[in-house]
Amino acid sequence: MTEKAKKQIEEIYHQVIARNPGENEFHQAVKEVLDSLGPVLVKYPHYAEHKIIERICEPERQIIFRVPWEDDRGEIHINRGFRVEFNSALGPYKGGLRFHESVYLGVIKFLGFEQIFKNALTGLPIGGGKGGSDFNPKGKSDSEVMRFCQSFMTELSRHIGEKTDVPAGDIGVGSREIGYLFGQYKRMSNTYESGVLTGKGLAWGGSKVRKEATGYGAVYFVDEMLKARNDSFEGKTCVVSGSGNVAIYTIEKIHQLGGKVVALSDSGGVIYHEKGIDLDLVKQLKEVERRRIKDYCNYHKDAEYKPNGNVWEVPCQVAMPSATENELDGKDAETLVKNGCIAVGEGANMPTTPEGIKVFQEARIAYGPGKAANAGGVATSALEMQQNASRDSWSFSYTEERLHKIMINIHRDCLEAAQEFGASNDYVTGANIAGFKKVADAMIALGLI
Ligand SMILES: NC(=O)C1=CN([C@@H]2O[C@H](COP(=O)(O)OP(=O)(O)OC[C@H]3O[C@@H](n4cnc5c(N)ncnc54)[C@H](OP(=O)(O)O)[C@@H]3O)[C@@H](O)[C@H]2O)C=CC1
Ligand SMILES: O=C(O)CCC(=O)C(=O)O
Repeated sequence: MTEKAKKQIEEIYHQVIARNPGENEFHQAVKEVLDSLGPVLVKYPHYAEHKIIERICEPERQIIFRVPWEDDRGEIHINRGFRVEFNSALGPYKGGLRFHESVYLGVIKFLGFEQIFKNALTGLPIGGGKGGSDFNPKGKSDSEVMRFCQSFMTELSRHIGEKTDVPAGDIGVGSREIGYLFGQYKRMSNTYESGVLTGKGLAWGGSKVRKEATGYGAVYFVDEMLKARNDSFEGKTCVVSGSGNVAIYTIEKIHQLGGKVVALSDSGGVIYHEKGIDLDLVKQLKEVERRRIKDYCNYHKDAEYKPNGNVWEVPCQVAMPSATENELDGKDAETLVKNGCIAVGEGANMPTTPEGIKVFQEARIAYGPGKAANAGGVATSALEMQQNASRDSWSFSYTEERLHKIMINIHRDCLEAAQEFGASNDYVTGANIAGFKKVADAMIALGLI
């Protein structure tokens, strides 16, 4: 990289920090992308002339709103709602909604920023956005969750539409929440606009495979990384963090491909089950009964529960972080590498800290960053939009085949972009550059908007 490009990138990063104070997760996500882009500015100086990076780092629109709702005892609560419409150069804003107590603007902006490049990598016509609230659905009754969702959508409905902005799920937002949100949108708009939300139930406009897509896609991505090294999942011992939507379907696909998952977690602790995780039980506990993962041991006496345990201390060959951001730090990465881990695929968004990424890169293990590895979820959302637009419903096998091909293509595009810029087998550089170039070229073509 030239000194000039280095200076340009540093200046942009300092501006981002100054303009977005206190938004640490957003700064982290921006830095990771900018660190890859120096050589791109050298080879393609017109991106700097058009101030593409500066424009990409500034959301097109940020919406923050009050969400008042009443609990079952009649007490009133006030939460904060967010929707950051980051970039629509490639299509309508697309990205999930997160309901979790840790949500604030910096979290939504990091997620929305990642979504721009991830969505570009899918090759489908979707822009990037993200939203959510500091509402915590855990422990709330269905009626409370419904009232919250109705209040949230009452405001959000002014800003979304199948051609404008299409939200979906993320942490704390699954098919129950999408149902309540869709119901309120339908009621307010007096239209059955199926394409306004994705992750819908199969009986009312949802797509087969969307529920499974993020986890399945992440495993397909790791499978491609392993194949590139003449290896496979067959016989591999694996560890998956979390026990939500992404974790469950990551485990399912690993088991289908011949691997064995021996540990998973939730925010309370870690389950270790040497003979392999019983996924039917996890689905029953988490998807149906909404219970804590420690209850797994009530049914399997040979499994072990470690309260506040660290899932990355369990020896494995493949690790798939599938819970939340910054859940795997430098020390965890060192532990994984020391214990023989050869591949890491991120189902979660930005789960590995910059120090952790450095450890994986220096050890030259196969490391698939979230914006590439977990893109199968949003890609299948785009397939759901296609089905809604054509009033169609595809079979499970056809939809899964489409997902699989998309993940193979993303893997190839990352490798090719990395190769073009002299960073062979570096999926971080490859994903950042391949995603960036697609968006940047579209932004230039659309003029200064
Ligand atoms: N759903 C999707 O399609 C996609 C999701 N992602 C990303 O995947 C990750 C998981 O999402 P998803 O499975 O949908 O969410 P879920 O709400 O279904 O599950 C989240 C899981 O992660 C755990 N978790 C969440 N926050 C924390 C925390 N702060 N500390 C420890 N554990 C935590 C939860 O445990 P507990 O229940 O105890 O809180 C739960 O087991 C997120 O990073 C999300 O952004 C990425 C692409 C698409
Ligand atoms: O399916 C979607 O639109 C959202 C998926 C998502 O939130 C993500 O990729 O992080």
